[in-house]
Amino acid sequence: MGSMTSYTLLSAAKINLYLEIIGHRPDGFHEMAMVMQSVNLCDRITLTNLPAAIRRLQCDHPQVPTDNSNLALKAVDLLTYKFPELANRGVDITIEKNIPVGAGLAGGSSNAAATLVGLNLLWKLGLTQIELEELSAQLGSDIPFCIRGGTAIATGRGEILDPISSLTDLYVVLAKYESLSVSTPWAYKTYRANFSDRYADISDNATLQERQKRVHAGPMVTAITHKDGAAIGSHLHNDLERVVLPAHDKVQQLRDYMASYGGLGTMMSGSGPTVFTLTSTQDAADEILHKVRAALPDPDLKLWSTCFTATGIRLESETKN
Ligand SMILES: C[C@](O)(CO)[C@H](O)COP(=O)(O)OP(=O)(O)OC[C@H]1O[C@@H](n2ccc(N)nc2=O)[C@H](O)[C@@H]1O
Ligand SMILES: Nc1ncnc2c1ncn2[C@@H]1O[C@H](COP(=O)(O)OP(=O)(O)OP(=O)(O)O)[C@@H](O)[C@H]1O
Repeated sequence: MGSMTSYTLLSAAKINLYLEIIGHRPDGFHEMAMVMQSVNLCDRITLTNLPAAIRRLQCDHPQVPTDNSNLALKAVDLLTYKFPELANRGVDITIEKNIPVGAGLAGGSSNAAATLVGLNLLWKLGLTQIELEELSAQLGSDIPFCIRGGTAIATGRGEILDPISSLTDLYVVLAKYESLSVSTPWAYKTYRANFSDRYADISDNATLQERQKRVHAGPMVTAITHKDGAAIGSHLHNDLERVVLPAHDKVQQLRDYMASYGGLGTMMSGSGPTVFTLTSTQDAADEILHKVRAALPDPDLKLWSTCFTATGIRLESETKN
């Protein structure tokens, strides 16, 4: 048998510090103005070369599909479609899930990002990070950011990334009811049905200037540039809270509790239902976690205390057998 090579990568979750829905696009998606941030809650993905053209996946989380609908396998398919000469390559993928599923933390997207970065190494494709990011946008709007990591401004569907100084010295408490998930298409559809008066339809060729006129992210971007944690906390914004919070009283209640414990700011991430609180120290994050736990002793409520990170995908180890 030939030699087997494995790469193990860590794929980070993201939170949205700012999420504004600018308008509806002709392709059915929404035009966005977002600020994305990687947080140090990671899945572990191991990719191992297989001698035959077999692609298989296992995951320790029962809610994650292991068939071709898994975003990691979709990433393999996308690479093979793009480079037909890869059709005879095989790979075994193992996902150790730590990021909650359907949480608004881009868990599946970050797994797809890790798969693209890992296969580029395993199959020696020589693609640049920018090429990987561009390719990944075909698979999902959040994936280019998951590859880039750190702190970034995201526009278009979320796939156009502008760099901004990366934040690292901030801490975050994440809270999610395990049994509650929110579907991203549902969140956008419901927003469109109820709040489309808040935006005007935007054509594909609208200039950047036209788009920017509708954006209110300025104060958040300034706060990040100044690395001003208090200002970042006070300018958190997420339009999707308007649809998710009224639909889930428990999440609204969780948000209210978390906001009352003196962190820098509290908000729902992405399409939810994860709620996060920012703090300036690890101790403050741990303290808030314990207060939430004491106020809401429901075993279905899962809590994490973690920090901002400048890396989206990290190579943990390489093994040759
Ligand atoms: C909510 C966020 O996580 C915030 O970062 C993202 O906007 C969602 O990103 P994602 O999960 O990668 O989304 P995709 O897989 O590209 O799209 C899922 C669905 O969300 C809706 N969608 C997504 C992105 C966008 N800009 N407009 C949309 O309307 C569409 O209904 C789409 O069918
Ligand atoms: N590798 C994967 N990990 C988790 N979920 C996956 C994966 N591949 C496909 N899925 C499917 O995608 C759905 C959404 O999962 P995910 O955890 O990525 O949601 P999310 O955090 O809300 O994503 P986003 O923030 O990007 O909208 C899951 O319910 C699951 O059926």
